[in-house]
Amino acid sequence: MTPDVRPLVAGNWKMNGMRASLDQIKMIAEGVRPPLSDKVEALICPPATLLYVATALCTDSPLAIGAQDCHQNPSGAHTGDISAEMIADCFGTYVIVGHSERRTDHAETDHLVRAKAEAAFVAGLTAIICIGETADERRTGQALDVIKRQLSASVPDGATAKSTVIAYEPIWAIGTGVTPTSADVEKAHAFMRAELAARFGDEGRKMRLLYGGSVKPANAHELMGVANVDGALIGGASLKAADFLAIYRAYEALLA
Ligand SMILES: O=C(CO)COP(=O)(O)O
Repeated sequence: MTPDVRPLVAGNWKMNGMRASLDQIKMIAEGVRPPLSDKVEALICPPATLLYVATALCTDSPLAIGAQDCHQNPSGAHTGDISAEMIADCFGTYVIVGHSERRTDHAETDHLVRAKAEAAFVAGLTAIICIGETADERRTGQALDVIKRQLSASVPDGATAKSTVIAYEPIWAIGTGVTPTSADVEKAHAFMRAELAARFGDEGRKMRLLYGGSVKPANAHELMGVANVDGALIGGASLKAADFLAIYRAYEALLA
């Protein structure tokens, strides 16, 4: 955790979720409430097909809804893409950019990720910019170099603590059930904090740094308790309301 920073527990549903899954969003919306929601923010990023209905389900809940990607342009001939403005028009408030699965599946570069984050800012969205090293990069001792390069090239110069969240997701920990040790997470997050503070000053010191990769109810308390970890980006365990809420509620003990 970082003093005076409101943590964010975010779910990334990836390419999962039919209309029937809206029940899970309803349950999460009901479970996210004061006093915890005053201290810890909760967010679900369903597939774009469910975005508009999902936000309609959350009008009476502090649960935020976001998207998983946006195009770098505001509109135009880009078949299959959605713009940041369209997300905002559906009452989404966040967008994930640069997830490793998009970097791999769609050959997204740091340069493109930065342009997408800039498009998110223009639309008034908060961008969750994802970074993280591969297993090979880690094995060969390059993890911090990769983090440094991705932070410097993917995060726009105009980033602020309000407009930007960084998600550190070591690729080898995504969907594998394997997580780094707390000491490794602490080291990576301390490094990111120093890099961001050097570049953005106070904004960088307050920017939320999420950890992502095999977060589940059983390890949430330990991982969320690490210094400079200001929340989680959760894949698989965010699909079930009970698991997502159990992770969210790990903060009850951490903030007590
Ligand atoms: O990629 C992730 C979130 O963006 C993490 O996925 P898992 O929680 O399923 O490992």
